[in-house]
Amino acid sequence: MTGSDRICAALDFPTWSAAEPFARAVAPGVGMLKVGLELFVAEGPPAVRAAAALGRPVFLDLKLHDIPNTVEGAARSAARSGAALLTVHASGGSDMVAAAVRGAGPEVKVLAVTALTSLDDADLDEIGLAGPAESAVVRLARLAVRAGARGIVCSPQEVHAVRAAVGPGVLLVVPGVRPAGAAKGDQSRIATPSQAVRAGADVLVIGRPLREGNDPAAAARAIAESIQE
Ligand SMILES: O=C(O)c1cc(=O)[nH]c(=O)n1[C@@H]1O[C@H](COP(=O)(O)O)[C@@H](O)[C@H]1O
Repeated sequence: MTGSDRICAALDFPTWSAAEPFARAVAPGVGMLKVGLELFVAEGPPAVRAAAALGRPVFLDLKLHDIPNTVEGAARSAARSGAALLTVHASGGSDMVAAAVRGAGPEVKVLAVTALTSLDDADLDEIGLAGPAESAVVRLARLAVRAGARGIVCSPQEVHAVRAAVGPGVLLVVPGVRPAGAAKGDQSRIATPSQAVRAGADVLVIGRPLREGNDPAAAARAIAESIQE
């Protein structure tokens, strides 16, 4: 895998017309494009199709979390959009993750989000996921993989432990990635791209560090070079 193959660029924009120039600029230098809640709520499946037309697999990040029957239906609808990957929250439980896998069908990889990278140990404690983060994340990752998830979303700080727990065949997708010196924003559990890859990340989800400069393609190139093996 080249460095650029490992980068997933987050299209966190309010409309497709706002996202398109960025998506076109970064697509040749990344392995995947992510349509998340902001864009999907505004534009729906056409945004997934427009992103896929740029020639990269699309990760539809809906972080589904509801009763199993509802999630199964939502995953079935999401699969019709042409997305290659779809997120659900592992904390929805085994039956919910299994329902998402059924709904998504064989063409769409269900990824389970463990504990959001914006949460620190105190936040996790407050929502009842008593820390340290790593133990909650590993527990949720195991549950999700047992229920059929083909990938796990976790922070770079837990990726090593998650890899040890779930083995080599599971795709580890890692947001909360900040090149040295980049603003942390609302992220808590962060590391640099090269630290994340060395710890075992397969894919790095990167948004603001690519979007905030005036040359997203150059930003993607610099990150790709920093993780080239
Ligand atoms: O599922 C995700 O992609 C995700 C999970 C998570 O725990 N944390 C997280 O930041 N993300 C997403 O990853 C992207 C990170 O964006 P930046 O913080 O701007 O690099 C956003 O699109 C988030 O929605």
